[in-house]
Amino acid sequence: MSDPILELSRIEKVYNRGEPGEIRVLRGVDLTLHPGEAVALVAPSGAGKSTLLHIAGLLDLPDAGEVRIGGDTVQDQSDRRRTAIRRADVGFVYQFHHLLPEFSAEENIVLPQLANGAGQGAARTRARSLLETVGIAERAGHRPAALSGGEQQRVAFCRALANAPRILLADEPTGNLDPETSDRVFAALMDLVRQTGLAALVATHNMELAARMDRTVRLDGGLVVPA
Ligand SMILES: Nc1ncnc2c1ncn2[C@@H]1O[C@H](COP(=O)(O)OP(=O)(O)OP(=O)(O)O)[C@@H](O)[C@H]1O
Repeated sequence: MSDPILELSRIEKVYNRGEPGEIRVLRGVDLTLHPGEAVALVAPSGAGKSTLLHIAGLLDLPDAGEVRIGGDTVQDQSDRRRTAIRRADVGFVYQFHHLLPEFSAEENIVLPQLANGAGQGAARTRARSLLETVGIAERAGHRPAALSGGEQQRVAFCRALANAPRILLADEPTGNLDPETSDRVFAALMDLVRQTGLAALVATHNMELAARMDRTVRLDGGLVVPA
């Protein structure tokens, strides 16, 4: 098997440390993701799934433990370097798409590429190609408000993948879609995982979707365990 792309080792996170309301959310999480692998993360509400995804995606720092991306330890790097690694290597998809309303679908996918140093022409070409992959190329010029929920979420996936990240972190990405649309969006995600070697960690309450991924882990009591 190829080398891991994401390794979380003994990750701990405490909120309100030392206060009466101290919450020990993560108590030594170990989780490894390999290229081309989709892993479902299931967790009861409040178990710390968002906390874990934020730490894995370098949006937040653990209180203890180690985060490695492509073999490099990242939590000791400067803020600026962590931001650069996040932009290049990590894509996020949320339950609600968070697309920029005043920009078209294509522009929403172009902008993160410009922020990552790409030129206009290359960024537009890639945006169109991604939109084609998920079957909505003809909607490229529409603003989010003119798109259906499923189309918006497919644009959100394209945006997350704009900079060809090696890791995709998704938090209930199909949670607000009807079953048929959810199925289509999820199928597009799995195609990308299979075709590009993307590693995906997908938090979901949907056990049917979880069963279609390579494995499922459960976050419970501050630890990640096989489901
Ligand atoms: N910034 C914060 N300060 C204090 N407590 C926090 C903070 N963020 C999260 N928490 C608490 O940590 C626990 C885990 O929160 P988190 O959002 O990671 O859970 P979750 O599993 O994503 O929940 P849900 O599925 O309901 O979104 C919760 O008890 C939450 O109230």
